[in-house]
Formats: sequence, structure tokens, C-alpha cells
Amino acid sequence: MTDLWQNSMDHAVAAARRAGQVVQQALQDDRKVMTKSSSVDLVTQTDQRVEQLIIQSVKEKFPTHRFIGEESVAAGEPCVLTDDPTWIIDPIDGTTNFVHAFPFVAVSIGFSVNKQVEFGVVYSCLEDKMFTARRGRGAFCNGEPLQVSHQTDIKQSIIATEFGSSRDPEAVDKIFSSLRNVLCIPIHGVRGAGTAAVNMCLVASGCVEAYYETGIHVWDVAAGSLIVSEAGGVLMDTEGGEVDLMSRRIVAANNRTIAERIIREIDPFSPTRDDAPSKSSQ
Ligand SMILES: Nc1ncnc2c1ncn2[C@@H]1O[C@H](CO)[C@@H](O)[C@H]1OP(=O)(O)O
Ligand SMILES: [Mg+2]
Ligand SMILES: [Mg+2]
Repeated sequence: MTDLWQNSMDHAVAAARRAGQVVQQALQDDRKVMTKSSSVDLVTQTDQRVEQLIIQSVKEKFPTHRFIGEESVAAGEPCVLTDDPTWIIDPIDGTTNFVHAFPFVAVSIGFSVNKQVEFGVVYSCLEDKMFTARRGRGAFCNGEPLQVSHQTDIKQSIIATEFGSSRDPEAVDKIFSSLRNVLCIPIHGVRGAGTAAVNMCLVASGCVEAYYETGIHVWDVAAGSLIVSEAGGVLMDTEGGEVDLMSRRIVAANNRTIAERIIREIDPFSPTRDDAPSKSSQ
């Protein structure tokens, strides 16, 4: 059977690799840092340049496809997922890492049709790891198949999470209380690569049992969500139930037992949805 979206996926892999080269090159240069929603929500010219490079190359090849790109949304483009083929792009996931040369920086490209992610590509460019997944066909890193951890005992687990970009004390309190509860189960440890996409690839690779976060955006997790599920993992909302990629809440785990155990410890909150009507950027 021919794969309807294979051409698009091949293009995404090539575009992510090219984008990664631009990111790596830019690490040698001075990085001019600007801010977006707050003084800790960073963006550089490289984020904007890489996003434009990817979008232009896709437009030339697939002129009818739509886009949700982090930096385009920040510039006022709508963030709406329709049934049309849509490229969901985070040109640099881990901009704070990029600015500080902390070595986990990823290009994340998800592709959805009928609101379902068909393929995901995460290129962790400093590690030179190309993570790919095609719906129903497994997840891979540099061509090698990925499999989540088999662990079902939360006390034998490592959990990944992040502190996010909100410095609103109420939100930070919720993040800390959840983290305290999870850590004191007790678990073996807490980790965070500084990029949601890489954290999800760590779940898919079996290096951590789960990743959870509130405050992420659809471009942070669209590609990673398919990489996790195709590696045998599960995705849930932080209050349980199905994940909604526009809700800014996610639990990605190796299995349901681990996901549900973490969810019991999470103090949930709901940031403004990515597709909220009045929202032009955040
Ligand atoms: N100060 C900050 N610390 C950590 N993550 C931040 C952040 N500001 C923005 N983020 C974004 O939040 C995501 C989840 O933590 C990260 O993958 C990162 O995506 P970004 O680099 O594409 O903005
Ligand atoms: Mg991001
Ligand atoms: Mg980004």
C-alpha cells in the first residue's frame, strides 16, 4: 500500500535536518535575544529564520497545506487546527537552552490531517538524533526502532518535567506542589532536558518513564506525542482522560499505570488554550 503522506514526511525530515544545521551554525555566532510573553519567554532571529525556511520550503512543494508555527502565531497568525493537512512547527524547541548553549535543542515538526497527527519529526540537533514516527508504523531514532520502558512501578521510575516560562507565583506554586508530590511518592528522580520535544523522545526511548507539563503549546508536543504513542506509550490529560493537544496540558508515559499514578499527584490548572478565540500570541 502506498503511503499518502510519505512525500511530506520525507520533506519534513530533510527540512528538520537543514534547520538543525542552521541552528548549529548560529550557536557559533552572537545570539541576539528578544522576549515574547515575558522576560523569560525568549526568541532569537534564528527561531524566526528557521521557521520561515521550513514554511517556505513546504509552501513550494505542498502549496495547499496549512501551518501552525510558534513564531508565526507570536506574530499574530491564527492558531487553529482544521481538518486540512497542517504542519505544526516549533523551529527551536529549547530556545532558552540555545541561548545558553545548553546542549539540548530540537526542531519539531508535526503534521496533522483531520486533526490527527500523521507523522512527527523531532531533530535533536546537537546530539544529531533524528526521531521520526508515522502513524501506525512505529517510532525510530536515526532509523532504529524505539520502545518505551516496561516499568510499571512508579517507585522504580524517573519522571521528566519542566518549570515552564510562567513566573506567576500561583502557577509556580502549583508546579512545585505537583513536583513535590511526584518526587515524594518516592520516585528514583526528576529530570528535564529543557525542551518538551526532547523530553517526549526520552519517554519514547525508554530513558524516563514519563513526562508531564502544564503550559506547553501544541507546537511543543504535536510531533513528540506521535513518537511516544508509536513507541508504545500513552498520552493523557493532567486530570486524566484523553489528551487535547490545544489544551496546554500533557502526560506522556510508558504505560497507563504510570500515567494514572502521576495524575493522582498533579495539582491541575488550565492556562489559556492555544485555540482560544481572542488569543493572538502568547
Ligand atoms: N524559560 C523557559 N524555560 C523552559 N521552557 C520554556 C521557557 N520559555 C519557553 N519555554 C518553552 O516551554 C516548553 C516546555 O517547557 C519548552 O519546550 C520551551 O519551548 P520553546 O523553547 O520552543 O519556547
Ligand atoms: Mg517549544
Ligand atoms: Mg520554540
